[in-house]
Amino acid sequence: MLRLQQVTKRFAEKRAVDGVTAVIPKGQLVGVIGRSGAGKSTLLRMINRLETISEGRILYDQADVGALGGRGLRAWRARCAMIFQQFNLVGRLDVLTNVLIGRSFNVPTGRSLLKLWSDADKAAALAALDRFDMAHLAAQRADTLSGGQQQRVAIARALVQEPDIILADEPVASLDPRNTRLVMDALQAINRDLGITVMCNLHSLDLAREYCDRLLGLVAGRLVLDEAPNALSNARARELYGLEAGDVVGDPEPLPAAAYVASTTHLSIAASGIPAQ
Ligand SMILES: Nc1ncnc2c1ncn2[C@@H]1O[C@H](COP(=O)(O)OP(=O)(O)OP(=O)(O)O)[C@@H](O)[C@H]1O
Repeated sequence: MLRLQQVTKRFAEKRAVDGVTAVIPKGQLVGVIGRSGAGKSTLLRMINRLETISEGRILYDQADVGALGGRGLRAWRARCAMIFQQFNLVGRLDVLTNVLIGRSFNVPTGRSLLKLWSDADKAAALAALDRFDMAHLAAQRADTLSGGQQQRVAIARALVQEPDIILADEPVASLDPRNTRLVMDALQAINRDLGITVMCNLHSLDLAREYCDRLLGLVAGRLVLDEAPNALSNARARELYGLEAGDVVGDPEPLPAAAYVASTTHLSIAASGIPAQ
């Protein structure tokens, strides 16, 4: 179980994540939603410790994630795999080697640097690719694949870490609709079939509603919503997304008055060249 207790991230004076508290049981598929700059990436990056935690605590079972260092932190990053919008594959390497890089967390550094992968490592990597019908691409250079295929290779790489949790930071933001579905299906399949907890930052509310068990909504770093997808009304979503609501909520109802005021403030600040958040 992952526990976030008053988790806060400060960048100078700015609180990018502000006092977030949530308990995430094993096996949930959690969507983190909110407009651009709301703090979604920063929250995920703190869980993986790509960012330090300014205040509050993140606990996984009994371990204090914020206190981990050295080998303990490395082990945590293996259990808590991360997937990025831009896939982060090594383009000039073949697909199988890219997946094997995920094994680096589980083998001694020297062996992984020398690329001395065991037969068992290779079998695990091929099995992970096969799960997404991509074993036949194992020998191909990663940069010759489509974006959707590259993202599924990245998911296979995360899988061979044998993680408890996968943190996916806008995993479909660069993909066309067909590949978006393939990648979301892949994340849902590993969540359902393997019981891996998935936390996924999503800009599309439709996708979040369709795929997730639970939605966490952030506004200016604060957790303002924690509910089941079917409980989230379009009006509430508009409040969450402000100006961006037209991009994420289908029907054309006007913004509620409060969101309109927030939106025009945002606009005038934007016009002045001062960042709105
Ligand atoms: N390294 C950093 N230094 C300073 N400010 C940062 C840093 N990283 C993020 N921020 C700021 O923290 C806030 C939250 O950023 P974050 O990337 O977490 O938001 P987000 O919801 O993921 O946005 P997006 O959907 O655009 O990726 C933003 O105002 C951003 O500018």
